[in-house]
Amino acid sequence: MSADPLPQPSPNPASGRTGSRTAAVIPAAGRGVRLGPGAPKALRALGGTPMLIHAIRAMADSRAVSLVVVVAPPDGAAEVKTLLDAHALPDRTDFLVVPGGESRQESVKLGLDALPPGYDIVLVHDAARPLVPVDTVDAVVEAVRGGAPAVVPALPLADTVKQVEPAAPGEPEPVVATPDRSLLRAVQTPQGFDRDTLVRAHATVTGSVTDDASMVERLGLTVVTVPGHEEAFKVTRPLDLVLAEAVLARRRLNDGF
Ligand SMILES: Nc1ccn([C@@H]2O[C@H](COP(=O)(O)OP(=O)(O)OP(=O)(O)O)[C@@H](O)[C@H]2O)c(=O)n1
Ligand SMILES: C[C@](O)(CO)[C@H](O)COP(=O)(O)O
Repeated sequence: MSADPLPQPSPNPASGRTGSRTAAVIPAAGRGVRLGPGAPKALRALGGTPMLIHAIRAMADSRAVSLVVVVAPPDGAAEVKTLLDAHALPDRTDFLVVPGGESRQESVKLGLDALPPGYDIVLVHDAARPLVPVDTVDAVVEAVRGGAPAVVPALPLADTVKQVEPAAPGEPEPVVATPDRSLLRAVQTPQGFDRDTLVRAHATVTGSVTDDASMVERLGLTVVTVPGHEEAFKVTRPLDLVLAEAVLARRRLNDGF
């Protein structure tokens, strides 16, 4: 459960960032209000295993990731450490557990603060996206290694989107615009960053945001997309958990166990 000894950097002359080392921060401190009553969302079972363990494995499955920082529910760090000890996780990956904060933004910042030196690429991945495929993780890392300061996996939208004017509760909301759907993307995690850029964003950007990449946008830097994946969806509402169970069952069938 320690970050030492740090793995040695492996020079990659083909990339924009040579010798880069990657850590993943997993914010897992949310309650999961939209999922309904129960344990903190990250600790709820998916296929008999806590969602958080799936998310950790998804990061550790990438050979690029050598450290995972788990941001636990504020009073749940000891429970999360016990959970990590109880589940098989790759030996080549180091793990740290830190307590989280009141908002996702605050939790990510606490995870970043705990990162030891020596990691110049940081992935931020929701515990609530337990089924992201390793190819998506690798694509994000590759784009950051290639020199992008911030990278998000993104998918085109299936629905038409309307902008509305807020209305009193129970009143119909007037539609004020229909943005051009071909220019919109739904973004997922892991989002990947040059570490210094993400640290600067968290230190300087004020106001609440819903993802880390938007903080980098506010610094005036360009965020780029790589293709996201349908199975990287976020478990937010009860139906998402039904879908996640079905996806996992199909994977297990295909893998023969
Ligand atoms: N204070 C918080 C709030 C959220 N998260 C994490 O951020 C990710 C995305 O958040 P979301 O899906 O909104 O989770 P919750 O905040 O738990 O959901 P809800 O808003 O329904 O309570 C989750 O992995 C969640 O654990 C966090 O680490 N700290
Ligand atoms: C970071 C995120 O998953 C990207 O889509 C999303 O913005 C988190 O939003 P939430 O409201 O905290 O679930």
